[in-house]
Amino acid sequence: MDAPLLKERERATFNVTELIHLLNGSEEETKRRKELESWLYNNPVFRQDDRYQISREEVYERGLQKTRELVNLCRRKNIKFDSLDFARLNISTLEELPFFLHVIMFIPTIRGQGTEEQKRKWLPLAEDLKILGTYAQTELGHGTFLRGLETKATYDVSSREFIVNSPTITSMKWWPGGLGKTCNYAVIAAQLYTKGKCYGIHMFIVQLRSLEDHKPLPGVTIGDIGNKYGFHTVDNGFLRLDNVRIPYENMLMRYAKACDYIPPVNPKINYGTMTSIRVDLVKDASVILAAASTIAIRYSAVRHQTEIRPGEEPPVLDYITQQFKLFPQIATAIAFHFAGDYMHRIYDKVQSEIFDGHLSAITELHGISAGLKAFTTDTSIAGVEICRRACGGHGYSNASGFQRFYENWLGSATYEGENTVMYLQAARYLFKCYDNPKEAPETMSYLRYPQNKMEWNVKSADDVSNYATLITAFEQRALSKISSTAKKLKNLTHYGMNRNDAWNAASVDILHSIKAHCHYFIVKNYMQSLNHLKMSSPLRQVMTAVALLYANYGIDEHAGDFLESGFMNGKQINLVRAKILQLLKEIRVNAVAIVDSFDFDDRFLRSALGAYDGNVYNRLFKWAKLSPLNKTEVHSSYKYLRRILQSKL
Ligand SMILES: CCCCCCCC/C=C\CCCCCCCCCCCCCC(=O)SCCNC(=O)CCNC(=O)[C@H](O)C(C)(C)COP(=O)(O)OP(=O)(O)OC[C@H]1O[C@@H](n2cnc3c(N)ncnc32)[C@H](O)[C@@H]1OP(=O)(O)O
Ligand SMILES: Cc1cc2nc3c(=O)[nH]c(=O)nc-3n(C[C@H](O)[C@H](O)[C@H](O)COP(=O)(O)OP(=O)(O)OC[C@H]3O[C@@H](n4cnc5c(N)ncnc54)[C@H](O)[C@@H]3O)c2cc1C
Repeated sequence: MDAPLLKERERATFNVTELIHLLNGSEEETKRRKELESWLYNNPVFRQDDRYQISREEVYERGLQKTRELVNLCRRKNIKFDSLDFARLNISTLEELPFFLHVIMFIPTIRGQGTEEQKRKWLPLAEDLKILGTYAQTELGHGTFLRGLETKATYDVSSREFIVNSPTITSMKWWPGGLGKTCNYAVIAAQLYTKGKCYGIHMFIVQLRSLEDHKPLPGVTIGDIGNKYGFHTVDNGFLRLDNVRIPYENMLMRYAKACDYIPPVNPKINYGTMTSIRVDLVKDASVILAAASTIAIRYSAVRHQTEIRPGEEPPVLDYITQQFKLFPQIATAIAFHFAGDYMHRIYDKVQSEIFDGHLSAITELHGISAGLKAFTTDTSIAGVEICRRACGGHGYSNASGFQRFYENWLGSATYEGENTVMYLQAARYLFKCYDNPKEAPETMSYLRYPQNKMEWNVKSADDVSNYATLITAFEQRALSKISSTAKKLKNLTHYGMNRNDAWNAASVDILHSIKAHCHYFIVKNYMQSLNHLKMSSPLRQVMTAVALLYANYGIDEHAGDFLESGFMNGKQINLVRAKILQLLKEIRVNAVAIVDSFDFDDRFLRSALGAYDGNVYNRLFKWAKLSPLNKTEVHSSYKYLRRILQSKL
């Protein structure tokens, strides 16, 4: 163990194991997670060391090799795809595997939208991996605007079949994960036409490749869309369907029927699978940010640079600016952890309501999941980049471990609903509740009795240590943004603009409003979660400091908003800033111990900068020696160099 990290750990004021169990849910959950991880990490198939030295084709092939190994493991250990154990294993593989859309979207869509008969037919095939499917919704011409999708499924009464067609270049399916080379089936989102009339988007199960030799079936043109920023293991694909016939029974009909069309009670029930992934992404954002801050904090405790006082080269973690960059990332990771827990609870509740036939709650679930998906992925993407830059030059090396997960995570701002679009969706629900406060759910309870308070009850640094006081600040900021935007919308429509144009004209303010609301929700949920959890008093002291930092940092970051509302004044902002400095000092002593409590295995982080032992420089040198350019003392391309050097061009 490198001395600097040992020293850091010795001065921690709380028990790391207690926080590990708290974040995992219990001691048993921690044990189980570690057991699952060890099965993967002790298996050489899941190696990552040459990840950046092999071609795209090899990366894809490795992805399938890992898939086979993972499936094998699940069979041996009797782990089901819809279990928490599988979700943990999936994360621990460190890479998205080519079949992951099958597990997270294809099977859930059949489960959620199939009739009992359809589930009996398709689920055993899909769960036993006799067929492999993906979720093919997005087209080359449209991803966001689902009503604009062009793929058609036309019912042919005489043969009792649907004829599925994507006649134009823009109607090609484009992006679905695993579609290019891996999957032989897909659920296809298509416009349903029956008896000459269009009834909008519905889901159809379509076979794409032969089950014998994996060749595309007649009428199917299919392939990989080419190299991308990340997700190199995944064959995101294109698909063109030319008069492909599928049986009537292949339309997923739990909520709607074709032929004599019966519509679903709520047409958005067809969008349920997307909502479930948006819910998951909130927790994923926490994991990503926790991993990034682990690397950056450990490295910053080992890295010494320049001087604060002459003759003493301190660890860069002693620089207040470094703390100001990194400690809010720790705080945010924990805030999103609790937000993720909340999202899973509300998702399970709404699912059981849907099961009992009550579909009204999906509107609230859509609103909150769309907003938090956007807020947490946006924030965590920015946070990872802050952590990377906080590692200076070495943060730019692949040895840092950042690139591998950052390149994939960047996509989260776009997939499963582009973030601006998701914010605007969440805002539709927010402004509806503002107009009809009685409809406002618990998460928007402040809209039920909107009270524009005159001034913030803060006179000293102690006042900004009070949870209720801080929550009120975020509530008032949100309320102020929402009410002024609502006024703007009203004015625009009053002076003759139609509602849609007014919405577009006010959309920048709308965006600020929904972000302020999401921020309020995260702060409140964080503090309430801490209040409900049992913990020792040393741990509570640390967790409180981190939560207070999250809230005070948020106020400082958006000081303009808080001042603009008139609720806060400049003196109070200065108290907030003073409090932040005090909290940074308080957290400094425990920073390494807190990231240790995120409990990432070195084999998961794969970072020369962030390994538990802090042996940064030896690991960096080992990494450099593995560079393919170092296989020989003189590289074979010297033939060109020699000619340049000898002026024999
Ligand atoms: C070193 C460290 C190492 C660390 C390593 C870490 C490793 C691992 C760690 C963590 C794990 C990370 C792993 C990441 C895993 C990633 C998995 C990701 C998988 C990616 C898969 C991506 C798949 C896809 O992208 S599928 C395609 C998704 N597409 C979309 O989302 C399309 C977006 N568009 C829409 O959803 C809609 O069309 C709309 C929302 C834009 C709506 O449009 P609209 O309003 O114009 O039209 P509508 O008529 O449709 O709407 C009317 C009405 O309905 C409401 N509505 C809309 N949607 C819904 C809904 N879902 N539910 C309920 N209601 C809905 C809408 O708001 C309208 O309401 P009104 O009341 O206002 O009328
Ligand atoms: C890695 C990755 C994996 C994916 N996997 C799948 C998959 O498995 N299956 C699948 O079906 N799809 C998949 N997709 C597609 C993805 O879901 C879409 O790209 C996403 O929904 C965004 O849609 P778009 O590309 O049409 O963006 P666009 O909507 O074209 O966005 C372009 C710009 O227009 C803006 N914009 C669009 N509409 C509005 C509006 N109403 N108001 C204001 N601004 C607006 C956006 O904010 C954005 O700035 C994947 C994408 C990626 C990157």
